[in-house]
Order: sequence, then C-alpha cells, then structure tokens
Amino acid sequence: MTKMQRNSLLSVHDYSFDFETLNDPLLNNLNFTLYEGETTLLIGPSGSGKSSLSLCLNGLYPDAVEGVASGEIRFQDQPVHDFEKGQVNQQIGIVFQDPDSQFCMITVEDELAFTLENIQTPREEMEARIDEMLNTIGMDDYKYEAIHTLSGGQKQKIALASVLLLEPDVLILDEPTANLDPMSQLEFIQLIERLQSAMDLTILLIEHQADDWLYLIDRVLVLSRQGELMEDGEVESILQTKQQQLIDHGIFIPKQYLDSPPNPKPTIHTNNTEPCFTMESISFSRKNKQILKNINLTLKKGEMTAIVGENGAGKSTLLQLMARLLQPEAGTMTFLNKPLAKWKEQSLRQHMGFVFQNPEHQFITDTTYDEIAFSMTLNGYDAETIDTRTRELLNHFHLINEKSQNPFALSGGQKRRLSVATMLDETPDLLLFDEPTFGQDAQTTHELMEIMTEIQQQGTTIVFVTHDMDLVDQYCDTVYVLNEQSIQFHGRPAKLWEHDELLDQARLRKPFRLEMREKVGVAHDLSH
Ligand SMILES: Nc1ncnc2c1ncn2[C@@H]1O[C@H](COP(=O)(O)OP(=O)(O)OP(=O)(O)O)[C@@H](O)[C@H]1O
Ligand SMILES: Nc1ncnc2c1ncn2[C@@H]1O[C@H](COP(=O)(O)OP(=O)(O)OP(=O)(O)O)[C@@H](O)[C@H]1O
Repeated sequence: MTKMQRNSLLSVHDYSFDFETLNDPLLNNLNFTLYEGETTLLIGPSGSGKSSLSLCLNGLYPDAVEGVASGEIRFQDQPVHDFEKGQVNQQIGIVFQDPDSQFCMITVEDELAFTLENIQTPREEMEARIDEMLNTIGMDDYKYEAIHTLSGGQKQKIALASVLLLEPDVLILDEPTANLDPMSQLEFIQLIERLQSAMDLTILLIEHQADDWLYLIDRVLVLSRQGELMEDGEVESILQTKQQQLIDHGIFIPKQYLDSPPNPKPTIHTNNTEPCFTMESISFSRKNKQILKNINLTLKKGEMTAIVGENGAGKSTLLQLMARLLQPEAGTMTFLNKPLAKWKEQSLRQHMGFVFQNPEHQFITDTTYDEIAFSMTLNGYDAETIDTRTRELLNHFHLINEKSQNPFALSGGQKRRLSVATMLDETPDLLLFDEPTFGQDAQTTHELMEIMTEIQQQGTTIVFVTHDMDLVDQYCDTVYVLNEQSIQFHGRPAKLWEHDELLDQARLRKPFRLEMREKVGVAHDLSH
C-alpha cells in the first residue's frame, strides 16, 4: 500500500514541547504521522526526548508536568486535548521503560483487576480476562504473586498485560525488552507480532537496540539531540544510507547493517590468581523458595566478570549478597582476605561500590550535582576537591547540563549514568553493577564500557549483571552462568559460546558475530 492510501491514526503538526519555556524546546517543531496497523521505530540519543514525546502523544503531557506546548497532535482526526481525560490514555497505551512506575496494586491479579475496573469491565468477566491475558504472556503461575517479588523481566510482562487489557488502538513500547533475558526478548517480540495482528494494533516502538525488531518495522523516525525530527522514512533508506549521521548522534546501528561485527575481547594471559572476592557454598532462600544453592565463586583481582542467566535466575540476588545487602542462609564470603561479615559498614562502602538495577533506589539528594558530591562530603573531602571531581564526572557522563535537575526527573539513560557516576568519586577495589548499560544509546554504552575498562586497568575488580551477550564477548575476562539456583558455567566467554545446550537451558544467545557466522554457514550449506 502506498502512503497515500494508508489511514492516518495519530498525527503531529508543528509540535513543540518543553518542561519550562519554548525558547529552546525539548521537542522542536515535529511533523509526522503514525498510520493504522503500522509499526514505527523511534530512535534518538539518550535524553533527546523520546519518552517525553510518547507522553505528549497520549495526552498526559504537557498538563501532567505543567509543561508548555505549541502546534497540535491529532488522534483519529481530532485534537488530543478535545478527548475526555483518561480516554486517550486508554486508546494510546504506553508500556514504560521502568515497569515499576506503572504499578498501583500489590499482587499481579489485583493490578490487572484494577486496570479492568478502570474501564468498567463487569466483575463476572474479570477473572477470565485476567487468566487469558496471563496465559498469553506466559505468566499463568504468577497470578497471586506480589509484584515486588517478581524479577525485572517478569514485571515488564505484567506491565504489558495491564496496557493490553485496555485494548488500545496505539501501543507505545518504550524500551520494552531492555530488562528481558535474550530468549525472552525474542519471545516478547514474537508475542507483540502475534498481538499486533490479533488486536489490530498500531505500534510506536522506542528502542536503542532494535536489531531483533527490524523485520516488524515499517518506518523509522529519528530524533536529533536538539529534539528535531532528523529523518522519517523506510528502514533500509535510513539505516543504510544515513548511517554516518546516526552514528554521529550516538545512535545504535543494528548490527546487521554494520560493515564488521564487534570483536571479542582478546585473551590476555596473566598469572594473577589473587582473589578479590570469594563465595563458598552460599545458599539463599526467600520465603521458603530456594533462589541460590551452594554457590562457589572467585573474582580475581583486576578482572572484569559478567553474571548472566534468565530472568528470575537470581543474578541481582547474587550481587546483593556480595554487597552484603542480603544475608546468606549458609556459606561464607571473603572480601580482600577478610570475612565479609567482619567489615565495618563505612569501610566496606569505601572499598566496594554497588550500582542497583533500578537507579532510583540509589538517589538520596535533590540535584544531579549533589548526588555525585554527597559521598565525597561524607568522606570529608575539601570543598574545592569535591567541586572539581563532581564537575569532571558530570562532564564525563554527559550530565553537566542536567546538574541542577532533580535526579528523578532525568531520562532513563541519564538516571543510569548518574547512578554509575556516584560510585566513581574514588576508585574502589570492587565495583558491582546491575545492568550498567541498560537504556543507553550507542555512544554512552561505549563510553560507559570504556570508563569501566579504565577503572579495571587501575586495578579495580568489576562484576556486572547483563543480558547483552555482545558486551560479555567484547569486554569480559570471565563469565558465570546462573541457572537452576546454581552456577552452571564459569570461564572465558569464548568457551561459553561452545555450549549450545547450556545456552538454551539458561535462555541465552550467542553474540552477534557468532549468530551471524552460523546464519551465513546455514545459507552456504543450503546453496550446496
Ligand atoms: N519531569 C521533568 N522535568 C524536567 N526535565 C525533564 C523531566 N523529564 C525529563 N526531563 C528531561 O527531558 C529530557 C528528555 O528526557 P526523555 O526521558 O524524554 O529522553 P529519552 O530520549 O527518552 O532518553 P533515554 O533514551 O535516555 O530514555 C532529558 O534531558 C530529561 O532530563
Ligand atoms: N523482594 C523479594 N521477595 C521475594 N522474592 C523475590 C524478591 N525479589 C526477587 N525475588 C524472586 O527471587 C528470584 C530471583 O530474583 P532476581 O531479581 O535476583 O533475578 P534476576 O536473575 O536478577 O532477574 P532479572 O534478569 O529479571 O532481573 C525471582 O524468582 C524473584 O521472583
């Protein structure tokens, strides 16, 4: 079908938006249309205004933040602000970057029932609709669970379910798979594909790394750092021919469009066997549910280690045990040759940094600047040193323009960078990161990993949880696979990729360079 014949569903006309004034607006004079039944990909650097735009599209902004806007957004050919309050939010549903921000109730069942109540679903129909939805997303067993006990990926599926129960016309997905394990990412995409045809959805996808989505995408919109619409067109024409402009804006190019795939980390042979941290026979349960059983692990000084595994495998739990934020029920841990239990709290925090999966759990002050300066003040540095180091970190992490902003009002990517920056006021011996690159664009992902490599070269031991197998391949010396409560592999990443069966069981994938090689191999075999 040509563009002329397609039905416009949501259209944006000379639209500008900002939180304060329109002198230099965040979203700058945008014009584009979303067509019925199409899937449009929206890309742009971290902080360019993608999430804000989605909230303008569904009528929440500018009012909800007392922001300012000019121009017009039309839905089904009517200005969005002419609709009754609540009506547009229902027809244009958003699954947010951070699923926690979406929940109002304690259990999964109550959350979904609450959504149905809001659209006046008759009581007698509710249970069947909830069961059907949980079945569709593969979460039947979690109906009565408390949402706070779900893993990040499981929460993301519940957030999707509660939006889908509203039967929206437009579904906006704001980085919906960033928290999912590699196999769940693929399954989520297939789920969206099925739902799109079953529910006749028009989709706007916001995604930094859209590699696996490409086959579903009809059109691509690109926002620039200045909040202008840089490109609007077909996938090939933008990702292929406009590649350099996108790279210059720090945007990820799907790997299949790159000339050469990312390289694995070269093997460095060292004789360093001195441990920084050890776990011996560690077990941990939550409410009679065994999460980790008999875990043994050694982090060697100065190494970079990844912990991988499916959603809910216990990766964050493992990290929190290491940071003494949780207590094991059995086993011992040793940090720098001293039992972890014997460390004094302040000294432990000076020698060990911890970055949470949800950056907001870390924020304790009112500005981005204070957030970084805070622990230096506690540690008694003089004012000049604090100011110099804080500004250095703000510059390094591209947060200098946001220095006076409340940490909670930063974009998803900015929050993540701030949470990492707060741990780098001095160089600790061990840094624990729960998904450090989640929600970042290409440039900031690269920069974050380079910063981590620099710190590693200064002797810091680094361990991070990730779902990104390319990062494991490119940066890590060692990888641990957590599966069925235990460690089922540890060794060099290159060795892990040889274990097809384990990768399957732990719902992992190989890095792109190997998946590509296998695809090319299959194509080559078929042609002979
Ligand atoms: N409530 C708010 N008040 C003031 N500024 C805000 C608020 N929310 C977001 N911002 C700022 O608006 C800008 C755009 O944020 P937004 O979340 O829309 O970006 P994004 O493109 O989705 O980024 P990311 O890819 O990192 O998620 C950021 O600089 C952010 O700090
Ligand atoms: N506060 C809690 N109370 C009870 N159970 C919890 C709690 N937090 C997590 N769990 C459960 O513990 C298990 C491990 O969770 P954890 O967050 O460690 O997994 P993960 O491997 O980090 O998952 P993801 O990749 O989805 O973030 C999950 O089954 C989860 O449901």
